[in-house]
Amino acid sequence: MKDEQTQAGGEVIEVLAPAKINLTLHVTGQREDGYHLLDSLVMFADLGDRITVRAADDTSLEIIGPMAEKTPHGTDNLVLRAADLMGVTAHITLDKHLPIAAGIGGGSSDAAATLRALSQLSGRDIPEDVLSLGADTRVCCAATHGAARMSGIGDKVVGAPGLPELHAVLVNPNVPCETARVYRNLKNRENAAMPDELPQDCDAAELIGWLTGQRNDLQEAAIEAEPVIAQIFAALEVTPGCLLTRMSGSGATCFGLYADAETAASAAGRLHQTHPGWWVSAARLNTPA
Ligand SMILES: C[C@](O)(CO)[C@H](O)COP(=O)(O)OP(=O)(O)OC[C@H]1O[C@@H](n2ccc(N)nc2=O)[C@H](O)[C@@H]1O
Ligand SMILES: Nc1ncnc2c1ncn2[C@@H]1O[C@H](COP(=O)(O)OP(=O)(O)OP(=O)(O)O)[C@@H](O)[C@H]1O
Repeated sequence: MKDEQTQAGGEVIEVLAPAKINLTLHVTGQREDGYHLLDSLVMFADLGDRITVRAADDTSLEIIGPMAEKTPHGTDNLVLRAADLMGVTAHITLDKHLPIAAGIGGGSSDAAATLRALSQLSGRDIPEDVLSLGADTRVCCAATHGAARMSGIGDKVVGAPGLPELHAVLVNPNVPCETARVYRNLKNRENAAMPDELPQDCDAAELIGWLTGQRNDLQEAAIEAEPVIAQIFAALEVTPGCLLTRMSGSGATCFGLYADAETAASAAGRLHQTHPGWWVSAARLNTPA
């Protein structure tokens, strides 16, 4: 979503920093520096954080929203690091809705959205190398495509056109799951990549059928780190109409896929009731930001 408005204080640009969902995450090797080689099909959701920027002489960051308290406010916030990388000063507001350290790219998506917003504000191009902001930043810069295939350590990204919209329920236990720890826990680092050709021009049922044969290779290691993830799978699997369950990224967020928005909404409602302490959200996937 891109909203541009002009207010008394100058141009205001607001962009969505959508949740990043790894529909697949195959770990295919490890580099000498310890980083893992990946092959992942990523889709972006119609929900996330919101970044608003307005030109200013110095950069400042205001964080609001339901997850504001849990978000780092210092110079380590990826929004400020992204502004620094762009070399553009602005007053930035981060409206934080996504859970932190959740496997759905919160910080990386905020960083990518900040780059997009500041690029619109200043007319400057987004730098080619954004990996210093985290391995997921590059794929999050492709959120405007709706879907992308990511490989290398996250540095190789190509759009994945011709895929349908999917209806999902995202569930996070409100327990942070540290990415480095999950990668460290991995037992097998040499797994098969996805097929060279992704499905093309298929419907949701065909795509979900294909996804069933793919994997998230971090799942087992994440469950070892945070056993509550196994409870999320169990809760999702018994929701009526659930066609597939999987973890996103390094967890702990897991998702279920459903045939339509109504079935997903009713599954989300049921999970809200049975697990009031969890973050639960119905979402459409493959929605260009
Ligand atoms: C799990 C994923 O979210 C899948 O999209 C990403 O691979 C992680 O992306 P990210 O959170 O942006 O990762 P970074 O912040 O760059 O790295 C966090 C830690 O994850 C590990 N890491 C990350 C990416 C990668 N390809 N191999 C790794 O081993 C490294 O130990 C690193 O210290
Ligand atoms: N804007 C931000 N939002 C959330 N976390 C941030 C932000 N800036 C920095 N961080 C730091 O980044 C760490 C990872 O949080 P994030 O929400 O990006 O994880 P994640 O969803 O697991 O990411 P990924 O899916 O890319 O691995 C947190 O521990 C937090 O301290």
